Amino acid sequence: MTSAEQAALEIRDLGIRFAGSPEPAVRNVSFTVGRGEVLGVAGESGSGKSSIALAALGLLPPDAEVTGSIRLGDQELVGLRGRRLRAIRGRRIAMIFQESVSALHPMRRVGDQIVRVIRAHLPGSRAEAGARAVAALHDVRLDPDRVMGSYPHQLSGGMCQRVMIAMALSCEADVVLADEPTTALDVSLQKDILVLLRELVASRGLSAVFISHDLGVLGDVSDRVMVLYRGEVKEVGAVDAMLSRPQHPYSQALLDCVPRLGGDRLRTFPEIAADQAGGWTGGGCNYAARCPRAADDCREHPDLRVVQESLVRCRHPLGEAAPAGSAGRTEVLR
Ligand SMILES: Nc1ncnc2c1ncn2[C@@H]1O[C@H](COP(=O)(O)OP(=O)(O)OP(=O)(O)O)[C@@H](O)[C@H]1O
Repeated sequence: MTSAEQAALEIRDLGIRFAGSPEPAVRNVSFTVGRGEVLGVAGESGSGKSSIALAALGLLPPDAEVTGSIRLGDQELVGLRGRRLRAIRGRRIAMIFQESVSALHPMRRVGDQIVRVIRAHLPGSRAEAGARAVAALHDVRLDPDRVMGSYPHQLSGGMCQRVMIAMALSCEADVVLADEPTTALDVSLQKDILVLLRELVASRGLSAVFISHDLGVLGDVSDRVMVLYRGEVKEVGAVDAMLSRPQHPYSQALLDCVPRLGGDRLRTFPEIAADQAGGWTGGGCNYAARCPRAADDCREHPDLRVVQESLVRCRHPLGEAAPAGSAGRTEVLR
């Protein structure tokens, strides 16, 4: 059985447009996440990563226009509102945000906060919810005797992030969305948290979407990686192929920004003013203005296609010969 047949989360042709915005934040995004699988979603700031997660949770502003389909098992989430949405959010689909300390209530003991979440979603007594909270803290390798009665400010950032994971998973969700879950932590703690999350996903047969601007971070913990640029999927592939043989020039540029052991980042992402980056005309590749391999035919919008092991939206992927007379960044689409 393929992962698509087992998909717990299935997104088809997702489009998101914020009110008053000239271009969609997300367009035609499709992917599935199978049970026990981690999909990493990479892209620089503004590429639409968080918007996809918020759409799945029904947390976009009400005037944002959402088209396409987000299915959790048999349940369609697009258009779901009110009580039916709340029954799913937190219960079947859980979210771990970046700012764990601020996401916790500063004036309530941690144990009380976990118990409240459990009681909001699951039947049972307060004592049963308490026992479930203790088990959830054990699962994230925290000492419940110490943590249950503590206030968030008495815990370190890494412990707060583990509390958030315990809380998110305490209601036995099928799908977990983690948006830059380690960005606020020291580098040394980041890997521990991600490895823990990865283990919990595998041992519980969950489906997970990990969001990060850092392809290196995702490479350590994902099965597959999807690269987004300005709301559009540029490449999807198995993690090994993405890291060692990226096909889209933008995937390569993201990889070049990954810090290497014992060295600095190879380079930072080239800053290009929005007006230079080529407005979305609906016509050509929206990365062409930044792309070193851009050629005349990039004026036509590329479809996703299979190149070697990955699905790539590019007319001149790195695994194929460079186009004759590439214009380099700015000449195309101007
Ligand atoms: N509530 C909103 N109203 C209007 N525009 C928004 C809103 N939220 C996001 N956007 C716009 O949608 C686009 C995608 O934003 P999004 O936050 O999804 O990107 P991201 O890749 O998650 O970025 P970051 O890594 O900075 O969180 C951006 O152009 C952003 O400005």
